[in-house]
Amino acid sequence: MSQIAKPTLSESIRQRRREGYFPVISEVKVRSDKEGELLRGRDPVALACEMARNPVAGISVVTEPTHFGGSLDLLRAVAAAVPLPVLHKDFITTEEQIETSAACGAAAILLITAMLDPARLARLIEVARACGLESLVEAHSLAEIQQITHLPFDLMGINNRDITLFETDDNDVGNTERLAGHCRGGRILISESAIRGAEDVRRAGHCGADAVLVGTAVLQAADTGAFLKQLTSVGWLV
Ligand SMILES: O=C(O)c1ccccc1NCC(=O)[C@H](O)[C@H](O)COP(=O)(O)O
Repeated sequence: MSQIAKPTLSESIRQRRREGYFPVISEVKVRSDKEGELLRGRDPVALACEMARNPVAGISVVTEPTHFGGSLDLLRAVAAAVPLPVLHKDFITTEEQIETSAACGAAAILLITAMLDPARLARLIEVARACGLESLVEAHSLAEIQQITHLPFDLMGINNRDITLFETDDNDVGNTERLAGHCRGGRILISESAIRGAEDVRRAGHCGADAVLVGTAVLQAADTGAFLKQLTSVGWLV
């Protein structure tokens, strides 16, 4: 791939929005406890490139090995292969993990409020910034949103699933509908997980999400490009 600088994830989301697309972060995830194998024999890097040929805002790569079958090699390979910002999704709790994310070519990292107290979160946001990475901070409840709202992170995520259940729950975009109105501060808001199709994207946009992060449904789609076209072409006047 040529060495043209990639936009940040925030810039890319804003750019897709200006172009009239609903901003979608499309995820590469090898497996999940609930759905099992998700690649169906496909090469994950080739799949990421196929996703990136559509007007998505970024690619998310899950590197957690035990539940999701990921690896840092996968992150490195996808980041080198796609011209879009790459989000590193894992249980990130240390400075060293953030330095590794940057070395692997990520543009942004996920930080999970349920796993980190506010002082620790603040420290990791600062380290990410020093490494040139944006922070997507994820919350699942109003109490978690209230804990983090004063912190200087870049992107706010509402996880529609309870991560402590490792995706074995049967949630939907309803958590974004309940919580989006409580996310203030002019930050980009991302509705994450359990998004099955265009109707869920419409619901997320309707209640204030600026972008969605979609894994399983894209990975299970019979035609990746056609499915991403449906999601990214959801209108804003919903
Ligand atoms: O959800 C998390 O917080 C998480 C943290 C670290 C590794 C994986 C994690 N969850 C799995 C995901 O990231 C989901 O794959 C992603 O949100 C997409 O969800 P879905 O569209 O429901 O597959």
